[in-house]
Amino acid sequence: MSTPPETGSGSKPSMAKKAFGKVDLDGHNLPPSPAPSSPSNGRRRYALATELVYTDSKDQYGASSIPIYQSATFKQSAATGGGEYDYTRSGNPTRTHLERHMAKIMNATRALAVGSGMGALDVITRLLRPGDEVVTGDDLYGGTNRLLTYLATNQGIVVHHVDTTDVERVKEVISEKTAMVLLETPTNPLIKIVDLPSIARQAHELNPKALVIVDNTMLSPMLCNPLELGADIVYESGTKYLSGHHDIMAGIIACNDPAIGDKMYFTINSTGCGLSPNDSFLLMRGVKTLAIRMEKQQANAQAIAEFLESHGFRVRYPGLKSHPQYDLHWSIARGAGAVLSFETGDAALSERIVEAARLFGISVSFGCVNSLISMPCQMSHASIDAKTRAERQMPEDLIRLCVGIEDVNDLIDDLQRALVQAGAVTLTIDGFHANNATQSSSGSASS
Ligand SMILES: Cc1ncc(COP(=O)(O)O)c(C=O)c1O
Ligand SMILES: N[C@@H](CCSC[C@H](N)C(=O)O)C(=O)O
Repeated sequence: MSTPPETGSGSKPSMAKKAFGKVDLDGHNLPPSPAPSSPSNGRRRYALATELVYTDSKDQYGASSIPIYQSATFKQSAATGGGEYDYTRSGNPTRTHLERHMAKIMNATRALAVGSGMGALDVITRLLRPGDEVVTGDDLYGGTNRLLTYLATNQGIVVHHVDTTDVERVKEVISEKTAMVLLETPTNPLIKIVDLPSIARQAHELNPKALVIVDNTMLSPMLCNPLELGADIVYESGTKYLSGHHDIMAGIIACNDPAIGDKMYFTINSTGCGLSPNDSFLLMRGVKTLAIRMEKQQANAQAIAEFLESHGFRVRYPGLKSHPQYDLHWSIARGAGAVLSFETGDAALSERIVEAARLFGISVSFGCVNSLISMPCQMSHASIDAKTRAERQMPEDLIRLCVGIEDVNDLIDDLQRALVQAGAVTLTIDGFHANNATQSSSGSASS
């Protein structure tokens, strides 16, 4: 791992240094550090559903919802500064409120809010230096794969893509050059489960300097706390479950090491990727309903997964006992989430199903109140070239469903109608029968 950028002997102590007492690596003022995650003010910790809605921050007027401080600058009382904030790129009260709330929810001492999930990964990977190695999965969100490919091509980072469901294989590629082990679970879109605690433990044993990074977008803090399972940094696309309405782009990063937190804050202030006040407000509002949304989305997803499985489809969903890593998933997560994928045996048939659905909108993304349907190879993962997709055994006929909060019977009816219309199942007097093309060829979600 790299060391922090040098402050440089020639760097001038800024006036703001006096104002805040605490400066970043560039001599600029740091906004106040977020409050520790476990409430340090003596109150007991409530259940997560309660903590999501509860905030104990004291607004000057007692506003029960954090105001949007829609201001780029903040007036100072003296030429030497003195205000808590000076410029929104460096810090903004609405963003700080959100960051403190997310640190509490994610059991971290520090959380940082940026403009997207990919922005979060960009901030994290700027901790890397040329020659560093990253060990990561062979089933990754397409955008993550694209950013890692960019770093490998342009920044001298060596990236190893391995099957992260195989702990022994991960161990084989970890070396003294490994700076990061980057994991997703369940993987997007093949819904493979990764043994986070084992990999984190092995990675730290083999190379104590290696940082274990977890993309928790597919589960959210409602279902999994990677920092408690050995991760050093966790990040999420706030575009998904956290905000829940597909009305903003956002990214959240959380960690417990103050030095790492300061380095990442330095990048955010330097590059200007901090979340805007308006989006911070919307994310704060969205996260309050995470528990209730997730409960309904999961219940719907479970019913839909069972419906599809009963029609003979090969369904990938960790809520199904048939998932080959069912026990592993439930040892690290508190729920199955609301993303599932299934195969039809024929990409053209899959296209017809996707286009016949009405309630399930054809769209990328997930974690939203609306149900979505997509073909990952053509959509969310199209940035992975066809050859690599084939090498990584990503089925071209894969359909991904991202289940929302609608009435489950309406969703099942919609899917059933789409399957019939596309010719995937036949309706007879005895009920629905899957046509041959829909039958699972291998029957195992991890093969
Ligand atoms: C698992 C996962 N991680 C990260 C991202 C990136 O998030 P964003 O779209 O907010 O940049 C996405 C989707 O975009 C995702 O599916
Ligand atoms: N055109 C976008 C695709 C975004 S995919 C969003 C989400 N992570 C998903 O899995 O659906 C791009 O190129 O990034």
